[in-house]
Amino acid sequence: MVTASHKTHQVPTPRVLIVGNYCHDVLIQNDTVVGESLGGASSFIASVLDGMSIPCSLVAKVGHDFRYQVNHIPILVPASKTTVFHAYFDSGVHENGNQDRVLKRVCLCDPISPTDLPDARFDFGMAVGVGGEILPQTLERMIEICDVVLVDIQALIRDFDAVDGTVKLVDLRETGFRSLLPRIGVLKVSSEEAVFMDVEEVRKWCCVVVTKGEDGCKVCWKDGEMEISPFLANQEDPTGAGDSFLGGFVTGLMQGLAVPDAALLGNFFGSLTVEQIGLPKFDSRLLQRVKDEVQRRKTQCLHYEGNYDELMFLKPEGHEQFHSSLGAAKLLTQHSIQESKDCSGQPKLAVNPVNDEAMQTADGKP
Ligand SMILES: Nc1ncnc2c1ncn2[C@@H]1O[C@H](COP(=O)(O)OP(=O)(O)OP(=O)(O)O)[C@@H](O)[C@H]1O
Ligand SMILES: O[C@H]1[C@H](O)[C@@H](O)[C@H](O)[C@@H](O)[C@H]1O
Repeated sequence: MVTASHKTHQVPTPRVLIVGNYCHDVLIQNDTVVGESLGGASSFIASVLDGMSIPCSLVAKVGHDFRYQVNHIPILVPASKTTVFHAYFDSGVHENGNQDRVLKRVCLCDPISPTDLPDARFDFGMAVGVGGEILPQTLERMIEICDVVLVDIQALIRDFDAVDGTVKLVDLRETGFRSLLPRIGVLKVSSEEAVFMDVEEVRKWCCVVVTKGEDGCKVCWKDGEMEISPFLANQEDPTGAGDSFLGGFVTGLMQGLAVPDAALLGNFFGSLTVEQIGLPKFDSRLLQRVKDEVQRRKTQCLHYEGNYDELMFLKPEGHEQFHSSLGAAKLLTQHSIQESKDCSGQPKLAVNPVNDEAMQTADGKP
């Protein structure tokens, strides 16, 4: 029986919908496995949103062999295996000098169909597939149930070699998603992916955010464009930087920040992610500092007041100060972590190897 007292303990209604399969990531260097981690853009994004206390719903599929414990329970497909990516970091071995890694999809879980999505409304939807699991009709359904949809182009333009699963990119114009672009809010592309689309054409329909690794990002919309400064980082593994960028970006939008400030938060979480191998663990003191800075920024300039249909593009006054405050929060936390680690003799960076103790099937059973 539901009593009145339950109301005070209700979990806040999720306002962000994340759609994309979880996967197992295997990082390989010189034929040696250097790390294994939970992967999939949805896992990186959820980690940022959970850390920043933004309620979200997540739709991901996994197979019977899924081996991580996660906050957001995926849909278990017993007859399937979990999607697996092998990431090769042998620079120079492959003929794609402009890529930071060669990715192979070596196992594939089921696609996500419109009927897998919740029957509810959301402020923001995030179409963030990694293995081709988001279908045009799934994106269309997301557009119907979310006020603003953010899309990672990697969900739309990836093709996989029939023999060894090597990820190849196809031109956005050749996909079944092109006609949906005027109905989405934001398309996130990396500089490598940007050559597989016509940025000048697409920016007339939706906001295009081009992420540029250590150089930060560029936000393009129909009437203008703007460079957003990066944060310094000691890169260990680039995996998931773009995903965490999206997590920080949507956190900023959810908090009512203007697009340039939200993109700064995206750069911030991207920079934290490259400093760790695999799925990052965010320090709780740092997260609290970031929340405080976002609150401060919010009180300086609140733009949306609950209406997310209109994104605000102009760079608000105090943007550079917001950048410095976030950078200072990162430095301060790094110093205090370093001091405590110097005493305990712990290694510098947290690696995310396969966590045997945490291994569970998707329904939580060991
Ligand atoms: N070496 C770095 N130093 C500082 N910030 C970085 C670095 N690499 C990435 N970032 C931040 O993360 C964001 C996303 O990175 P990137 O442009 O590499 O995206 P991506 O290629 O989609 O990433 P991935 O596919 O590896 O998830 C950048 O816009 C930047 O803000
Ligand atoms: O976990 C990673 C991550 O989500 C990357 O953004 C994606 O490019 C890879 O395919 C995936 O294995």
